[in-house]
Amino acid sequence: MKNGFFRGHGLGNDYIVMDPTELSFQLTPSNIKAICDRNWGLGSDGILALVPSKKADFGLRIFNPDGSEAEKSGNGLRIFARYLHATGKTKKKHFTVDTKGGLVTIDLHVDRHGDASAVTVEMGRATFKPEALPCTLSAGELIQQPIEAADRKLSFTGVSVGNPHCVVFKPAGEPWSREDLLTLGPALEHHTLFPRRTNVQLAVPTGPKEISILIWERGAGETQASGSSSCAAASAAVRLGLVKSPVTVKMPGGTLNIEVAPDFSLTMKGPVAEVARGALSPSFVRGLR
Ligand SMILES: N[C@@H](CCC[C@H](N)C(=O)O)C(=O)O
Repeated sequence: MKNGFFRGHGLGNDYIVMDPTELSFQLTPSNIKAICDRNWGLGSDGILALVPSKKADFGLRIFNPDGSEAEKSGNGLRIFARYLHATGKTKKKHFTVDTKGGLVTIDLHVDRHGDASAVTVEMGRATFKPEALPCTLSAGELIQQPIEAADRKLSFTGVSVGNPHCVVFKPAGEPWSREDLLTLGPALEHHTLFPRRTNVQLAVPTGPKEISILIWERGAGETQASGSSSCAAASAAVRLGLVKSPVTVKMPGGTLNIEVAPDFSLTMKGPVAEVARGALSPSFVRGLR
């Protein structure tokens, strides 16, 4: 369909999927911003673009609503997998996807309606090395390093799961507030220690195998859920000895299950929903550049 889109969400983290070969315009940063605008466009936490790949069954580019490009997205991958299945682009239930943050493998769980309503993704390995995020701090690994943000002295654990994450833990029983997220999120995202910015998780252990997180996404701001954030926070919690795998990650939008292997390979399992399919109107497209 010309200028067609598929819209889905993973626990309230919503994405628009597009096939650039069907578009009459380029996915430039300004066009991405216009489409993702919640008042003036379709509104979305980002755009997923199907691209060719020589290494995998499918290639995926991930764009944030501010027009920047992300290396990986956990919810984005589940939504992309559902799109591929729902639109008949694949008949397989097991396939690979090439992202800028590495190759991942997907397993679809098809329900009695024939929908891929849950997806398991082998997300790759977490690393705590500063160069992977990148982070300019000189340390072997970014484990509980000091940082100052919004006039507060904090400790963070830096994790890359293909994309960068800054996880800040409070002790069990001391929950973070939304106000904390709205002040610390942007301050940490744009902190000088992170030259390519970072995603932020305010985390607290809530059980021997459970954590709760609030999420501030690079290029998107506050979101209801994030797959790569869940992977990063679960990895950090296991590395710090706060919880054991498999880790249940609770977020405002719902819960993801993350398995953290001894070598920090990550498996994410969670639900995904389709919301709509349609096409951008010709008059909206004429307003794009
Ligand atoms: N919502 C995503 C993460 C999307 C990318 C992120 N904003 C970045 O810039 O790295 C997820 O579910 O992982």
